[in-house]
Amino acid sequence: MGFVHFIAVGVGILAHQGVFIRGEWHLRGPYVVLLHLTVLFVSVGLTGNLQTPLYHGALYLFGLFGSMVIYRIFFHRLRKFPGPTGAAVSKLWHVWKCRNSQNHLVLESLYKTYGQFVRTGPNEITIFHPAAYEAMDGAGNTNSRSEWYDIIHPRTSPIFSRKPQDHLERRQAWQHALSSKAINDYVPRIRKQVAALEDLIANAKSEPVVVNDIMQWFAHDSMGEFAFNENFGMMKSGAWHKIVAQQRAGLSLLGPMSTVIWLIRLGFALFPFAPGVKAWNAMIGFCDECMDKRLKTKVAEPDIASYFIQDIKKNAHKLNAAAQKNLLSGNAASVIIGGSDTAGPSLIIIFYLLALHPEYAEKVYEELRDLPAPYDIQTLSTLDVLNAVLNESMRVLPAALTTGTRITGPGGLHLDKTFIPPDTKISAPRYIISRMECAFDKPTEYIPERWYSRPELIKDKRAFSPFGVGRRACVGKNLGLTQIRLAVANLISKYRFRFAPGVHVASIEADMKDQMTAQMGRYSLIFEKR
Ligand code: HEM
Repeated sequence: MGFVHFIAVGVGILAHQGVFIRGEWHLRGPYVVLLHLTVLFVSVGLTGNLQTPLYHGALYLFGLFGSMVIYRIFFHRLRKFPGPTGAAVSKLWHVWKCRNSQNHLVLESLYKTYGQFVRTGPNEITIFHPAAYEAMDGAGNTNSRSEWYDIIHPRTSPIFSRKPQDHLERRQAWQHALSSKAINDYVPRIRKQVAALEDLIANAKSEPVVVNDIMQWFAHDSMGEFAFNENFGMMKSGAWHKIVAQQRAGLSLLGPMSTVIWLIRLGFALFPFAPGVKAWNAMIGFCDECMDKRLKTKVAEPDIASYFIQDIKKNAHKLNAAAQKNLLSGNAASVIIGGSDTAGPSLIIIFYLLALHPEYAEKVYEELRDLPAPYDIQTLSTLDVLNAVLNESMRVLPAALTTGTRITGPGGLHLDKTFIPPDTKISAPRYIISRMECAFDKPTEYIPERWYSRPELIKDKRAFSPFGVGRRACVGKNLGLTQIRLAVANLISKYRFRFAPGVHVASIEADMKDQMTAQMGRYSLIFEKR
């Protein structure tokens, strides 16, 4: 090996130790690739041959990646945390493991093998502990959201804000839009959508209906209605709106790739025509379109978008035109995805678990029988069994299975006797934590009574956090719960339901995909009038 070859390897090592080891690179990936390609092309141009620059390039990469691997395995400050060596070397290990979009199972198996604190990436610890949510987001924490939340950058919203001050400011409009008073204003529209869901089921005349479809139609039609005053009309037509179907296709990209944001951002920039990326872009374009259309419409009753528009007007002096557009667009994406693709999956899960345990549907029915219709939303929120069914369903199968990553603050994070250093990516997967033996008795069993008559079955309530905690908790929780309670109560009061013949019940949960939210295997129910 000659001197030039040593130089090439050395430059690679220097590039890692001097440059790439510092700071965040997920938004600069395309530039890094372009820079390297430019250097290669210029070298080919200058030397007049391809082979030598390619050879030197390979030696440079050997130095770069060799340095990364050695550093991450032997010298990294997280090296003492247990976990697979592949995960310590690169997050690509995780992408490979999630190729079937079942990150919840990958993480469950890591917990069983390595324990409560697992190194799941070069600079990442996954925490399996009932107190994880409080440690991450509870009072006094100094953590921030991880680079994952740059997924729609430069668009933004509270959920996609990483700096605490930005988050605080952007959350205000949402708090007004989703306050108790505002929810009361949306209730007639929620009832209208629940009625459309009932019509859809009545029209099926005891033939099987695909629950995965109808509940997603309900959630998206509803969000269209009270976020943008627009009816997507899926329940009426009994078919997917083309773009909403694409939204699902776009989100499915997150199944294998969600754990590695730089790879997704690179894909967005370099492969815009790849099918998943095209669907993603169509989904974001659709959210923009909904907002653009809404900006040109006058509405009689305020919808969620009204609050976003007011907020932009109020802050027009602080935000330039591009920043205003990015905020409106980010808010639109957050309300469509965050509002619909959580309530829909939660309903799909609840009806699956009730069909498995019909005795609880009957108990809810008993509880509702003497209540006057239409159901009052305050009364529904106080019913023991109905709310216990919701809680237990969200505990056993939370809609947000594994999402939610943070970066530890300047003081790091202390939990039990473990210290996680500052500037480390951390996560706490709900699917595993809400089924931990140390937090719940008979953790994998569906026992709604633990939420009202048998509290002794709950050992550590901190492990239950379907909506998150603290100042970053779900701002749409009350709206989501109101929708879900009304839909569940109205359907149970009118119908008995069971799995349709031919449904392979075991595969509904086994096939569940973790694509930002839980996507259960497809199943059909037969609804029969009481
Ligand atoms: C059953 C339904 C729902 C579930 C299970 C759910 C779950 C969650 C979770 C776990 C978070 C924390 C995410 C994180 O930090 O990464 C969150 C945040 C958020 N959710 Fe929900 N959500 C639901 C319904 C809704 C609805 C209906 C809306 C709006 C209409 C909404 C809007 C938001 C927003 C804006 C945030 C970010 C809050 C912030 O950072 O200040 N969610 N949700």
